[in-house]
Amino acid sequence: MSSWNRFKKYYYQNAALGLSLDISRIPFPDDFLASKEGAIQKAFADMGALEKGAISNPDEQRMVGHYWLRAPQLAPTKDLSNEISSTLNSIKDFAAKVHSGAIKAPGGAKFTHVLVIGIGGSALGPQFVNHALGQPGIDKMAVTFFDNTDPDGIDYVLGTLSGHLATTLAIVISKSGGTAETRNGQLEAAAAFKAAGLDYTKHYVAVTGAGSKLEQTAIKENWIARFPMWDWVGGRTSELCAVGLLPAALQGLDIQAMLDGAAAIDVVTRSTKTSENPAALLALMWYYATNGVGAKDMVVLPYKDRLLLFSRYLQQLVMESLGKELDLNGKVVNQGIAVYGNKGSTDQHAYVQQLREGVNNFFVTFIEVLKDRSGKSLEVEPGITAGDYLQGFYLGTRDALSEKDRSSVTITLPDVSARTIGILIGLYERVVGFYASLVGINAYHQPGVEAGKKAAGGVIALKLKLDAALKSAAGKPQTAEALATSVGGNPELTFKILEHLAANGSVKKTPAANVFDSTYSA
Ligand SMILES: O=P(O)(O)OC[C@H]1O[C@](O)(CO)[C@@H](O)[C@@H]1O
Repeated sequence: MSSWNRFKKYYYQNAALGLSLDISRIPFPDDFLASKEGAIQKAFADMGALEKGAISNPDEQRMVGHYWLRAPQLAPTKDLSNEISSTLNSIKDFAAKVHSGAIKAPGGAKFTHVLVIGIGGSALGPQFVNHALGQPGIDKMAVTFFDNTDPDGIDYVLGTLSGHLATTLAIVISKSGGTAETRNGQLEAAAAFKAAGLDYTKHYVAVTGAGSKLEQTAIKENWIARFPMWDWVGGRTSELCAVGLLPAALQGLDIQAMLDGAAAIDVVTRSTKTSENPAALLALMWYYATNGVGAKDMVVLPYKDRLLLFSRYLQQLVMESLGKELDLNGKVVNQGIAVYGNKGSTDQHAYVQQLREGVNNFFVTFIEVLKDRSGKSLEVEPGITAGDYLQGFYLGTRDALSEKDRSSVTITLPDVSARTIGILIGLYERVVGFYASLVGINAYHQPGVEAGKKAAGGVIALKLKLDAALKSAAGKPQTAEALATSVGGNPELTFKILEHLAANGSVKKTPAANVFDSTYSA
């Protein structure tokens, strides 16, 4: 079959959504879709049960309800429907009051800036949407983020808020309410408010789960407002609950259009007719391209600057959902699909060299956006605009990769708008769910992230022991090994901690010819 005929055969377009999907450049044989029909029907059934409120996250014994956020009437109980709707109303109401000045900064001025403090799913969606849809200088409020526990990163963001803290609203977002990085950001921001002579509690809002530590603090300190985060919404699928909607509404973005876009793609991706279901087609392409075992990585290449952060957002959505040691039967499978990417054509001048000529261990997801900009474009050459070049580079790169048997899919969108961002989010949430069914894993838990958190706790405990040992040694210089022995700690960790303390002036290091003979004292 010619590539044009194959393109026509496998081109999916939904004119009402403005969404197209080209899967023709994944080299699956013509009988592949039929051979997986039973498996994808099972995925549809799993998804149907999930949407009806089944315990689809068995390890945590939780329902998985992110699809109800944009269709509250589909939630399994009236109480849940009401809670979703009333939370949405209170988000809109809160944002309107902040914009009008009915809720204002303690000095009496309107709030002008938003500082979001969160990490992982409590930051990636809001950051993606902020960058995709924001119009700096025009937005109702400027939104910035603390998404780490890096002191210098915190100072950088505080620097951008310099002179604006008095009118900054800080939203602390944490589903669990116990995430260390977020707690640290909360304390660092509070210290910055205090240093500026401001009462931070009059600037703080919480988005968190009922009964969490964060909620308790917000209640005790009487923060301005609290919004719920439900246990049936996972962090990586939380963009369309208060986590993402509150910052977006404050920024002045059309959150209803985002919800409507997600609701519209949900309707389409509930179809049990595979050829009419773009999420099913994509999940099947992931399966084919990766052999159902993550054999290839997913390179996400949007040809649109506004979608720059989509690959980071997808990285968590896909890798935290699919990267699992065990399948649902407890068998070791070490599943997952690695995701990375940035944007085209920028990446053509970076890593695309390897994509075409190096190891063939990936498939590309191109995202094409038809609308170049609002308004007319300059001709950079007679009859040619910068946008023509952007499309040329996308089509050229796609062909250059195909020539070398590098697989790709393309998603085409009419524009980057609140509605199409909702469509993208909804589309990929469902692809991940279908793919998880195809490979038989729980997409909705993340047991693997606990190990690192636990180990970090051990490092903090060891640091405190070392502080005490250095103090009681009253200035006596000691090697890392000697100090490790004295506190019963791991010598390598001790060495690393001491080097960090020395670099920050908290201990005195006396270097030696052999680095491990260096000594440290209080
Ligand atoms: O919203 P929380 O509870 O602070 O969690 C932040 C992120 O941390 C994780 O739990 C992983 O550690 C993610 O799943 C989550 O999005």
